[in-house]
Amino acid sequence: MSFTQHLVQKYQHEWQQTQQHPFVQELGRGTLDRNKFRFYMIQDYLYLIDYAKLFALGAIKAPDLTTMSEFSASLSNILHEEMGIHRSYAARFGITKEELEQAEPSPITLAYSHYMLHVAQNGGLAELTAALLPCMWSYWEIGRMLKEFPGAVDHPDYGEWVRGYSSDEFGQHAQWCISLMDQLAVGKSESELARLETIFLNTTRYETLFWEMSYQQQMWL
Ligand SMILES: Cc1ncc(CN)c(N)n1
Repeated sequence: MSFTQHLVQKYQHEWQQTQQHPFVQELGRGTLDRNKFRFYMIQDYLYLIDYAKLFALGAIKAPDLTTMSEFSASLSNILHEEMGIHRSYAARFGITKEELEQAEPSPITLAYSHYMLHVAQNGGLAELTAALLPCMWSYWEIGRMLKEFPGAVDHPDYGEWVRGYSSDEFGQHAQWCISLMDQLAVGKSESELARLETIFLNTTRYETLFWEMSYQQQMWL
């Protein structure tokens, strides 16, 4: 069994929680409150600014030009395609680019993005990849799951989101990330693998917390 298969099997409960969260399910059924989605879009845009930096750090830490190019391609995809979807939603929801970038991050957005950046800056490439893997992989899983919901891809509000995360292009970046994790795990000691597992578990849990934070529109108390 590959390392990544082992991860989703071992943390099946936490992995499923990302897909079964009411925010995700209601998005797929088209019943999600537009204010919750608006809140999510703004927070996710802020999150993506830091998340993109992880890929820049990945290019710096890459051991060869092929890996460096992949990180650079994923970085470009986030800045132009993924954040492009957010900008298009912002326009539809009457939010300007300046408002988007100057919005205040919620406690969970701060905690999640700072945790990822901490791991990426202080660890090696394997730790960095373990931190970003749940973000890429769980969104791809969710995109493919929601694509099967009746009418989800054509929904006037949420269809663009579902099409983006179930697209072949996004899938290729996610698959590359999965195979990179498997390659980097080869030859690692028990204790190194345990550390990667913990990072994967932490960011998987942060994914569910991010859905919950958006569902509840949680800011500071
Ligand atoms: C919180 C979160 N996690 C992951 C993704 C997918 N890149 C995202 N847009 N936002």
